[in-house]
Amino acid sequence: MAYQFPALTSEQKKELSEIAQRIVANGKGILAADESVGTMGSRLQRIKVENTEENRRQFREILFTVDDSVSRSIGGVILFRETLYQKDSQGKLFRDILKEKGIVVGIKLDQGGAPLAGTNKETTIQGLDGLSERCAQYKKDGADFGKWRAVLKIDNQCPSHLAIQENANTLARYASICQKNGLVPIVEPEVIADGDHDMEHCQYVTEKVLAAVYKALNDHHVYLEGTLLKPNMVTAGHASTKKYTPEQVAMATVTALYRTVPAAVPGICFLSGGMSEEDATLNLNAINLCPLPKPWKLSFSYGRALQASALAAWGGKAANKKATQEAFMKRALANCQAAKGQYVHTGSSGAASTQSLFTACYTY
Ligand SMILES: O=P(O)(O)OC[C@@]1(O)O[C@H](CO)[C@@H](O)[C@@H]1O
Repeated sequence: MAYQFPALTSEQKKELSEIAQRIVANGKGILAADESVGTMGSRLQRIKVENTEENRRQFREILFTVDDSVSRSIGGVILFRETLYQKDSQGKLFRDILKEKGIVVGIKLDQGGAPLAGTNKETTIQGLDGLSERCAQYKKDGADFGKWRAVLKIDNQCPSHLAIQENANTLARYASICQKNGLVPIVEPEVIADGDHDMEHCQYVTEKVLAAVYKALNDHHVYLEGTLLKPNMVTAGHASTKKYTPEQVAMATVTALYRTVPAAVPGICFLSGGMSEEDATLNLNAINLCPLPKPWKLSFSYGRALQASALAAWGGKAANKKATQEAFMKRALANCQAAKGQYVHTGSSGAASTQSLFTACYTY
């Protein structure tokens, strides 16, 4: 079919692909600091800190004012709306602090799940109404990429054909709206780890989901060079008794990606999905060492697996700033090494880094 109605100009495409490439250059990845107020509440509850706007601000100030060398490991930070407009204690906007470090600012754009009638408690994601206007405003306010998380689960009759198609289509609508407004869309179809299924079943489902997502992105004329994918790694369900090595996880994950994700996509930044910090790093390292063709950058976009040790070190006390920043830097560096297949586990990780961070039915 003739290319009659081009969606983007060549300047728009150039800008989008440059942003996407910058985020994942040289082993860099993404800090997903976009927990909604509710999700941040459960993180703070774990360390017995009250979920107030000021406490959320204080923790994020500590992360974002870390030494400038963090920009060698972190190429982008995803923010929640509240955080995009927050300032440090000197009155400087967080987004300006990040930009001055050379870090690309992103914004969470989805607005949570809604039930899909007639399914086994499956969901779609809301937030398309008014999305173009919000994207335009966020672009003016300094954001250069967006994030939209769709959740699919493995269960009796799940994910259903309807849930796969609906979430793929919604992700594609979101992605095309982002690109029109100059934001690189992070496309996140997460197959959550709830369940006792084995790794092979997760691989089968992940392939089905990703194949549907890339069909929908193509249908919606999304410019793949100006996108990033944020998928789950292929693992067994959290309740499975079967255990797999990082090399096995890596082989299943890269196989699923190789079968479904076009080489035009510049980067794949995994979510951590409740893995411990150390497992998330070891799996990413094995993925980068996997002896299969890997035409994309394979990196990270971790929330829990970049912040758990830092949160534990902070404990809500300003006096712990240094220890908090050290804990965060340690994970950022480890994941940057893993994104290049150069991570060597020293065996000196703190207790928080080996703890499972799994939360059942992780919605927000
Ligand atoms: O799985 P992780 O690495 O902790 O977080 C992945 C993620 O998409 O899920 C969270 C909840 O929406 C977000 O804060 C984050 O961006």
